[in-house]
Amino acid sequence: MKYAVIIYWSGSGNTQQMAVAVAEGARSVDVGVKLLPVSKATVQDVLTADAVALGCPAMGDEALEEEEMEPFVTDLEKEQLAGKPFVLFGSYDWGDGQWMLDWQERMKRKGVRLVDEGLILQNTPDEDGLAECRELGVRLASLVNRQ
Ligand SMILES: Cc1cc2nc3c(=O)[nH]c(=O)nc-3n(C[C@H](O)[C@H](O)[C@H](O)COP(=O)(O)O)c2cc1C
Repeated sequence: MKYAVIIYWSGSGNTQQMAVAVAEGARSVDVGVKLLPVSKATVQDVLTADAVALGCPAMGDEALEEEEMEPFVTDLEKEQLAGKPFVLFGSYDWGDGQWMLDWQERMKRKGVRLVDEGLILQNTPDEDGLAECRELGVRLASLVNRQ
């Protein structure tokens, strides 16, 4: 079965809530869905997936979380990802979303197919935010079905 993988890091649970909602959306379409914290994910999970969602909040100074997500993304950058459908998402607080713009640039340089703009939500997602996450999951999973 074709499947989408959703891999996230979350310190205080906001990006995790987003990830769960992306997964809910993706499951509403008829594809397999794997939802994994980055600590349990491998590069292989990404390479074997038909579509990929990665979530990480703004950390450091507009950076990815440095212990787990940054090394994971660095490892991904060593792989052949051209054409693979991707979406990025994450929570932030006081910044202007620069971490997400930088992250998108990195992924674009690898030739991934960014299905949508990175979805950023301030702090804990509200109902509207969760609905946006579900919608993102639907769009990603719909693409898997059409491949
Ligand atoms: C160590 C640390 C660094 C952070 N750096 C930023 C930042 O550079 N820009 C920003 O907008 N928010 C920053 N934040 C706020 C987090 O992105 C925000 O609290 C987010 O909701 C956390 O998501 P999580 O619950 O998934 O961990 C930082 C938070 C922490 C704890």
